[in-house]
Amino acid sequence: METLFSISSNSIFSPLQNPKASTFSAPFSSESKTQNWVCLKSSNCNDLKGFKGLKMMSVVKCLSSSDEVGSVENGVKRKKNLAVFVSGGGSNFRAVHKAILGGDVNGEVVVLVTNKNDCGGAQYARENGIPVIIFPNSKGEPEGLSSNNLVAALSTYEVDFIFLAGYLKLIPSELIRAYPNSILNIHPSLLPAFGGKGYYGTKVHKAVIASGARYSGPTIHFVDENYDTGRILAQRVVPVLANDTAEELAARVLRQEHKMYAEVAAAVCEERVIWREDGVPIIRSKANPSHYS
Ligand SMILES: Nc1nc2c(c(=O)[nH]1)N[C@@H](CN(C=O)c1ccc(C(=O)N[C@@H](CCC(=O)O)C(=O)O)cc1)CN2
Ligand SMILES: NCC(=O)N[C@@H]1O[C@H](COP(=O)([O-])[O-])[C@@H](O)[C@H]1O
Repeated sequence: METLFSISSNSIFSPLQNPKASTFSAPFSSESKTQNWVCLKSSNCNDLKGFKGLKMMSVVKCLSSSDEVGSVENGVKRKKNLAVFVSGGGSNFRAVHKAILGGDVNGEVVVLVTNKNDCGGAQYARENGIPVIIFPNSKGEPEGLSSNNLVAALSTYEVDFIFLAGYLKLIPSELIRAYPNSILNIHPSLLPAFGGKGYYGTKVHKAVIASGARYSGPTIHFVDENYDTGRILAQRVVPVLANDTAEELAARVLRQEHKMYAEVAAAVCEERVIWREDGVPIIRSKANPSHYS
């Protein structure tokens, strides 16, 4: 069981449990780096001093250099195993998968989960040799899995993170408990606005236009027990034009979704997501480790 220690300026450690790798950590200190240990810390903790007043947490993992551990194997970061959930065409899934194939995301989509066996996302997965699981079990999909069987199935694929990408069913608490702070969703509005039950697909964009909002854009957030109420990780903004149709706005937002999900997937797989003490997740820039967004 991987334990991620988070530290604040008063060095109070609070464990963040992550059900995956077999790492264990030593208390953070600059002395943590010895011949047997490689201490991986978020860039340079000194960089966090810029966040005065916000006790920043730095995720510190001190890893045995001899065993296969959560994120490092013989000095090379292990690819993260990803499960992607879709219900429709899967353009976000394809965007993340193409970013993986292009070498921009250090991950692998090991399984595709859908509630619609014949959707475009499932067809793309089969064409690319990615196993497809049906969830949940329903009248329309009698071969679908139950929640507990889905958790077991994802465990056999050694899934590290789950990305929801146009998945239209409520993720059950069994899955959320099994993957704490490890399930992300993309929503086509600037949450918390225009989110929640009933807000999906074109319905979202119609509501945005009808509201008179001048800006919209996608949100990627961590998933909790309710629709669209989890911690926001990333957003992008697009203009809403006076004569926009819902379809035109949807297309403008979707283009940003594809770019943003690929960037977030890269950050997740490179362990560049850091949790502030106030519980807000932020992403450390790859290009400039002292920059966060
Ligand atoms: N536990 C969670 N599950 C899911 C979340 C979440 O944040 N927490 N996000 C959704 C995705 N989503 C918005 O981003 C969303 C999807 C669907 C609905 C909705 O109202 N669905 C309808 C059924 C639609 C259908 O079956 O065609 C409903 O529940 O009545 C709202 C928001 C994925 N799961
Ligand atoms: N509330 C959930 C929701 O509306 N999700 C939205 O469904 C679309 C899926 O497109 P895709 O299948 O082509 O990725 C995307 O726009 C995504 O933000």
